[in-house]
Amino acid sequence: MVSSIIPAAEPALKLDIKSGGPGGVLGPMALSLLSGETVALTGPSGVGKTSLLRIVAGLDRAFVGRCEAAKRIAMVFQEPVLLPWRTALQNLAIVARISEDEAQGWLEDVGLAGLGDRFPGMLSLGQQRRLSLARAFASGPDLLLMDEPFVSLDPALASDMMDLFERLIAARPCATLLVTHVRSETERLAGRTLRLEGRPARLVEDDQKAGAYFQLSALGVTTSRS
Ligand SMILES: Nc1ncnc2c1ncn2[C@@H]1O[C@H](COP(=O)(O)OP(=O)(O)OP(=O)(O)O)[C@@H](O)[C@H]1O
Repeated sequence: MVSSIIPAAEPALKLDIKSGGPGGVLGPMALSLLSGETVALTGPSGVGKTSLLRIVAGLDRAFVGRCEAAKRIAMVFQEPVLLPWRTALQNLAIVARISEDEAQGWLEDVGLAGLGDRFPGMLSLGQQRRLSLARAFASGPDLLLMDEPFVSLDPALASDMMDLFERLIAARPCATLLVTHVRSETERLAGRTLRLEGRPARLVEDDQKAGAYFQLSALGVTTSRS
């Protein structure tokens, strides 16, 4: 029996699955995320981290179990998924459903002032990542899912991006599930770190930083299909 302390506040995510992902790559696992906490998710390549994010995001419904997630979810992918035929300003305004004035404010806030009329292909990877992060926060998410958002950046740029993330989340707290392979990112950004391992994959606690709200169990299996 795995003991757990149930968070007092309503979680932004309550996941309790028996199996899921391509070929049933994910095994029984349960996970809760509280509003305002950042949880890192690590594990070897191919173990199922992205598959888990896809279930949480509602992009993959072919799993056995239950996933209750906050309504407002934003995703930040490895590659900034921007609309190539829209300007930076339009990418913000259209996708986050904000006015162009608000979008202009966001561009300034994330260091992209003056670049609003550029198309994504005219921005550097770092600038595209800033835009992608701004867009995610501008949509006012309760739950933010990030899939290796700082990968392939040089260390200084990755650090700048983490500065930006810390500033944005301090101003607009939400629950965040951050997939990363980089320990310095987990140590800097996450309150606790979980690791996916094995096949089918299980969630295990990765380090000693687990807080009082840690809730993880391989016992929480349900039979309903979401
Ligand atoms: N569309 C797909 N069709 C079939 N199998 C897939 C598909 N996408 C992923 N897989 C397989 O599912 C498994 C889990 O993939 P997933 O992308 O979730 O792993 P990951 O932990 O995110 O890996 P990485 O760290 O390399 O991004 C892998 O074995 C992968 O080959």
